[in-house]
Amino acid sequence: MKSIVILISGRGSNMEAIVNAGIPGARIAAVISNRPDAKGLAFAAARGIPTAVVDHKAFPSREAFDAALAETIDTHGAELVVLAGFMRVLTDAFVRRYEGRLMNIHPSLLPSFPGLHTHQRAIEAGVRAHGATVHFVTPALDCGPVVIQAVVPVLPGDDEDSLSARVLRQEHRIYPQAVRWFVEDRLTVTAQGQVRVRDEAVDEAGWTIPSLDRVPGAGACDSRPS
Ligand SMILES: Nc1nc2c(c(=O)[nH]1)N[C@@H](CN(C=O)c1ccc(C(=O)N[C@@H](CCC(=O)O)C(=O)O)cc1)CN2
Ligand SMILES: NCC(=O)N[C@@H]1O[C@H](COP(=O)([O-])[O-])[C@@H](O)[C@H]1O
Repeated sequence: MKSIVILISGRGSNMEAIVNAGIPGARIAAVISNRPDAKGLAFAAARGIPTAVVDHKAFPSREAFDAALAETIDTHGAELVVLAGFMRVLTDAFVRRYEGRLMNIHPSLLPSFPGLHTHQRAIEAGVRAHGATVHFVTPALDCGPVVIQAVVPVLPGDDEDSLSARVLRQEHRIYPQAVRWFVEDRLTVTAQGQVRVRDEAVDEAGWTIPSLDRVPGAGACDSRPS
């Protein structure tokens, strides 16, 4: 059994997807938010999952916030820390504390569109393919080793809402899979920063995900050093 702590900032739909996936070998030890009004806290509490708020506005610095966040995480003995719509840039010290067992989901095909407002930027850039990326977190924002991606088309007439909804549906499919691979000790990262999945069921049509239907094959994502 691996203990997982999930960090949220808002609705926490990716946290819900991970909880609802009922991943064998995974125990959701806590859900922690940096915002007291995060809707995901109620979902977790209703399922008996311990929750906590570490409000970033209550701390004089990013470093102080991250230290308090780490202290709270460690009370739950996290073996994996999952960022699920968590909207704070983390300090190097925090990332180094959990590196290799700290994951994030980003709403673009990294390394395209790091940062915020990814869907509007994708539309304005005129790309035809967009999607989501699960990656290990590194101090450098949104460029850690990629675990899995999903690709969606950008359709004529798409706006930020329609495109974000299409991407979010894929997020809810790939994040539980990434967590499942971690829990099953099937992930390794090469010296070049590329993720290898032991016994991965993938072919030209994409991933065969046991608990999910097919995820469209994603283009290779340039692996960038962490
Ligand atoms: N050191 C790292 N920290 C974080 C990473 C990472 O890869 N390395 N991933 C992000 C998640 N993220 C995009 O996926 C992201 C989250 C937040 C921001 C950001 O600019 N946040 C602002 C505040 C925004 C707000 O409160 O609404 C900030 O922190 O000042 C950019 C990217 C998680 N952290
Ligand atoms: N940079 C981080 C980021 O933008 N995360 C994004 O926030 C949305 C809400 O997530 P949620 O429904 O799980 O809270 C999701 O699309 C997630 O990819």
